[in-house]
Amino acid sequence: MENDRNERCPGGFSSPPCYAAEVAPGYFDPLAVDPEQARDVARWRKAERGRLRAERQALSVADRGAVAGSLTKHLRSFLAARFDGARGRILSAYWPIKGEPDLRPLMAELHRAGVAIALPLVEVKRAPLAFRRWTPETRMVRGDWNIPVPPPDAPAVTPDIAFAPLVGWDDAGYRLGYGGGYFDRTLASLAPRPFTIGIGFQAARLSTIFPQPHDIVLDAIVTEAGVQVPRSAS
Ligand SMILES: Nc1nc2c(c(=O)[nH]1)N(C=O)[C@@H](CNc1ccc(C(=O)N[C@@H](CCC(=O)O)C(=O)O)cc1)CN2
Ligand SMILES: Nc1ncnc2c1ncn2[C@@H]1O[C@H](COP(=O)(O)OP(=O)(O)OP(=O)(O)O)[C@@H](O)[C@H]1O
Repeated sequence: MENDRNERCPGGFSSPPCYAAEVAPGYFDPLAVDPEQARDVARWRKAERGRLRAERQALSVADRGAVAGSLTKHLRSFLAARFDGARGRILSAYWPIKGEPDLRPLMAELHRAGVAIALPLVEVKRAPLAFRRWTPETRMVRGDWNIPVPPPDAPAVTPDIAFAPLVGWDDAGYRLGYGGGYFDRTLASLAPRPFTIGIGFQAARLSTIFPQPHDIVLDAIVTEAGVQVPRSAS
């Protein structure tokens, strides 16, 4: 059992998050969360995602541009202070969709400074994300959910540092994404885990996302207001 689990989840876990999606819907684990409560949280998250995405979409292009500009400054100095600029490291960024802050100029700048930039891809549904190298010359193709991704011949890599775009976030360092569970699955499958930086709007702060057993705390969260390091990570 333990070997089997470690094969599926190379990092090894005190709890088995990689099994979460394989558990039969009718199964009840008395040590896990109350299924009724889990359903309530899922319903609440769905509503909050809708609200936060609509709010973000309603921002003007100028406001969104100003947020991206501030984020870029905070990220540049955070990477300089914490990772000596990240030169020679693999940093996974994201290709902006649905009103996410556009950090593509920063991606190009970091690339020129010798940081290896990668992008995440859904290559297998409900599985961990894959990552492939990106340069300003990369000809993007359409991936899952129509997200532009590097082509299949771009080298697959494992990031040292990962930007995780946020739909919502809380002070404990938890992330709300689009509801696919992709980042949690990915972080659960990587050992060591990349240093993961949540990136989003200050206004997307929630008092809590009601963390569930599969939710993984980010190492830092950066918004236009600055860098916040979760209490437990500082
Ligand atoms: N720009 C960007 N790229 C990214 C991410 C991101 O958040 N932003 N991702 C970060 O992870 C990954 C893609 N995430 C995805 C998350 C959800 C679904 C999806 O199909 N959502 C369903 C609802 C799922 C459910 O509720 O079960 C849908 O909306 O129909 C697809 C991709 C990789 N690339
Ligand atoms: N480590 C994991 N193993 C299996 N399933 C998982 C894991 N992590 C999350 N999931 C599944 O993904 C579903 C969605 O999770 P969650 O609400 O946290 O998504 P999200 O973080 O907002 O999405 P995304 O990262 O794709 O933007 C959960 O109901 C859970 O069943």
